[in-house]
Amino acid sequence: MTDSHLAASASPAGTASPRPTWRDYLALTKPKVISLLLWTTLTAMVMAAEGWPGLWLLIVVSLAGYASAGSAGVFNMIIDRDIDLRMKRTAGRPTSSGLIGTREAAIFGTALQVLSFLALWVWATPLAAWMSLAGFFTYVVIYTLWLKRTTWHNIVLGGAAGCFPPLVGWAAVTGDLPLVAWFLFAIVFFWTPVHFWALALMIKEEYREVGIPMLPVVHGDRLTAAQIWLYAIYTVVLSVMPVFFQAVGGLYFVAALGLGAWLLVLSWRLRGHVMAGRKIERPVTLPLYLYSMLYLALLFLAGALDRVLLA
Ligand code: HEM
Ligand SMILES: CC(C)=CCC/C(C)=C/CC/C(C)=C/COP(=O)(O)OP(=O)(O)O
Repeated sequence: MTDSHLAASASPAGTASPRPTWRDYLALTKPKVISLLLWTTLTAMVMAAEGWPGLWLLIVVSLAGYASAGSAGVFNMIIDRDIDLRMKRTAGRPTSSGLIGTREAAIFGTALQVLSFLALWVWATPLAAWMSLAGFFTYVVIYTLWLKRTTWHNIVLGGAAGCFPPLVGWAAVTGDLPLVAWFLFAIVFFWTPVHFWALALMIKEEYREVGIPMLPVVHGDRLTAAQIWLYAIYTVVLSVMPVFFQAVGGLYFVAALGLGAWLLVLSWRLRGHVMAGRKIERPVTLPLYLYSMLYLALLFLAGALDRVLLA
């Protein structure tokens, strides 16, 4: 579908097209998703610094991190504007409705990415700038352009994009990436399928209609629930590993076990529900989807608190 088609569907014939406001540009950056991405960045900074990383660095990394992930969201919405238009959840996006043209969105996204890269390079560290660019590349090229429309492995492999923000935060503080930073990467990597497939089970019909091969569309609810359970186990096991490398202490250990136990309970409950041959119902999937986000936020908070206390 061309831009003019998209624009035509946004405004009735004969009426002037509405002009986008700053809110529409903000919507292109997926602010709610970024809030959690940034949380993993900022808590990773505290972990790396084993304390307060400094106000200036926090401000730079927050703004640049937002701009980089926001830029990734902009390009995702440009590339996916055809399918987004056909799904209820995403139909109102400014690139799909034609409110913001592809050219304007691309200029906006490019400016955000360039500014973010330069800011991280100059005021944080070059490694942080490269990690941020790697996250952008993984999300836009590997996930959105390549895997999303071609394989159900899209989430596992493309999900690596969301693992870069903690690396950005860590590298911004120390300029290197020790093993513990890679544990944070791995935790988000194995967490992502739990987070996304719980949601995908609820909205799989939309994905089916637009031909996106998400796991529940391709292999059904049973395999999806089994995979969620498996990835929840991986996540919890990985989450406690940093303790054995003495990167974090007792406070984190207790939090990881407690938070992880509930992740396992909700995943097991969902698995049992589906294996019993019952239809997917929101009361079993929604709590897992919502809790997945609380889980990650609190786990990273526990890591930060622990390393400050340990120092
Ligand atoms: C390939 C990886 C991922 C995919 C495909 C994915 C997909 C999604 C989708 C489709 C939604 C629903 C958004 C909406 O309702 O418009 C969502 C929500 C959300 N995701 Fe993810 N996600 C991924 C990774 C992540 C990561 C790494 C984070 C943060 C660390 C994250 C944080 C969030 C948050 C905070 C929401 C709630 C947004 C809201 O309430 O509108 N996601 N995710
Ligand atoms: C460091 C850095 C720049 C990292 C980028 C990380 C990043 C932007 C992760 C985004 C994860 C996400 C929102 C996936 C949903 O895409 P989707 O296309 O499946 O969802 P949609 O249908 O809502 O568009």
